[in-house]
Amino acid sequence: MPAKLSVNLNAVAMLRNRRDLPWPSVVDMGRIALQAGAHGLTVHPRPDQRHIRFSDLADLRALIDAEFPGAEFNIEGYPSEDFLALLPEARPEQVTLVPDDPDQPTSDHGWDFAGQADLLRPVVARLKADGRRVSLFADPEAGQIAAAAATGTDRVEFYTGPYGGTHSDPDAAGQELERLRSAGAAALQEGLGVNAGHDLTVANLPPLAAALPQLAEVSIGHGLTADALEHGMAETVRRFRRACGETV
Ligand SMILES: CC(=O)[C@@H](O)[C@H](O)COP(=O)(O)O
Ligand SMILES: NCC(=O)COP(=O)(O)O
Repeated sequence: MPAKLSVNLNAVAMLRNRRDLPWPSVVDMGRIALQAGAHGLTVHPRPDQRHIRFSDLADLRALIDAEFPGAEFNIEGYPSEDFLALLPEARPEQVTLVPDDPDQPTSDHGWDFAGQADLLRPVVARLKADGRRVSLFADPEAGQIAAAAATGTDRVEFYTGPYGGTHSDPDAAGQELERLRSAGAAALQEGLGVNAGHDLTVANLPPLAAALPQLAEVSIGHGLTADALEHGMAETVRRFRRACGETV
């Protein structure tokens, strides 16, 4: 089963926020992505709202409910009370928790599952009680997976930034894929679902899918938005779906 594609709209929002103007529209780009067959939409409303604004959440929820009832909304963030307070109205199908500091330039590491278990366990239980599927951002380290499972999470999302950074170094790419393969096997043993994201592209997706045959979902924004500037959003979504293994 090919991995499902969730289009991250952070970069679209970053472009919109350059001016006090309503375009490019996050909702319109999300609509085009879903019309082109994306499985869902992902956003990361950071505390400083540098790209996704808190007001975008209700607009995107309304889009999915009104026009794409089978699509999924995935909201990423650090589990602060301010972040958690956004979720009841946004009603995401999935919440992806990341260990980001507020002023971090981007997400660049996974959780310390053993060291942060006391923080993660109750918030995972709270989100699942609210009907959310929970995914925890994880470095692809097989040794961390048992501790990740002990939090009660449904899935882990493997941070693929280091893999994405090997775009010009085949040997390093092979090493990163081996890390991912080993971590994926550990996740399978623990009964954890596997997502992946960060710096994924049409070029690096097929080897990743081969290394992680159980890959359930990829969330992609930066590389997909860059390609959309060249190919348009609809054609770009189709290209990424094909790279995930879908027949499009
Ligand atoms: C968790 C992750 O790797 C990305 O989904 C994250 O949303 C990237 O954040 P920026 O778009 O702010 O770099
Ligand atoms: N979780 C990864 C994501 O949503 C988008 O990451 P990127 O493709 O913008 O690097």
